[in-house]
Amino acid sequence: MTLKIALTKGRTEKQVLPLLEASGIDCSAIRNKGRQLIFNEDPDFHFILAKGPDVATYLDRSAVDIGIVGSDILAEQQNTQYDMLDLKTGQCRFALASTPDFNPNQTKRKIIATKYPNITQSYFERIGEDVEIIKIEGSVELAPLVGLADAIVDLVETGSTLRENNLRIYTELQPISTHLVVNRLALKQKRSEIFQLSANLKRAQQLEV
Ligand SMILES: Nc1ncnc2c1ncn2[C@@H]1O[C@H](COP(=O)(O)OP(=O)(O)OP(=O)(O)O)[C@@H](O)[C@H]1O
Ligand SMILES: O=P(O)(O)OC[C@H]1O[C@H](OP(=O)(O)OP(=O)(O)O)[C@H](O)[C@@H]1O
Repeated sequence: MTLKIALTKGRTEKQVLPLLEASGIDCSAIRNKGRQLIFNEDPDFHFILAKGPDVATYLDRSAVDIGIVGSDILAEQQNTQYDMLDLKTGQCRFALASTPDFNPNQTKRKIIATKYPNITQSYFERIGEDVEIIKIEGSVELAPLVGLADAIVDLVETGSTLRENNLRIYTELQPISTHLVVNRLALKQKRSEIFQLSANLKRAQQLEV
């Protein structure tokens, strides 16, 4: 049976394609794509390219069997589908960051800017602190620099964005990577194909290290 896979386009796609190829999937059509979003040439694997937060929606609505998506997005959306495999690509981490003069022990209620309000809320609840969260869509690093927020919770990979904007990390939160997530109904209906794909990906991971 054909496996329908939603792949997060952009950064996640670029980082995961070598692993998909090493597992034996021909990704040349995806590599050479222009604006094409659906790839149905391979009878075993059909791919769609979607934005990360939408990958979970396609998965939850059974429009696809499998999603390839960052664990940041899965955590933010509190996704309940089966998280089958950590692909270990797209590795980065969440951090609380701000300007050098930020005082993490300030008595005034903190304002935190982030693209990830749920993750931020859970983190501050866990440490027992009540904060105000402002949702930002991107370039989150601007917020403490222009006085919109006291600090940010954002993804950090190389640290260049923080460094180049004179920001520093105060606390590291959870590590993030790209995951293979499976629709629970598909796991029953296409069990052998899905387990075969997962085994091939695991083998490819071992070849790559
Ligand atoms: N340095 C990084 N910054 C952000 N996301 C990263 C980084 N490294 C890996 N990732 C992963 O890549 C995903 C973001 O990739 P994607 O291309 O969808 O978003 P984007 O680069 O922010 O694009 P857009 O600006 O269109 O939202 C994240 O969900 C995360 O899992
Ligand atoms: O530690 P680094 O290697 O510098 O990577 C981290 C940066 O990359 C991401 O931004 P992205 O490029 O996705 O742009 P955005 O701010 O518009 O989301 C993330 O939000 C950080 O800003």
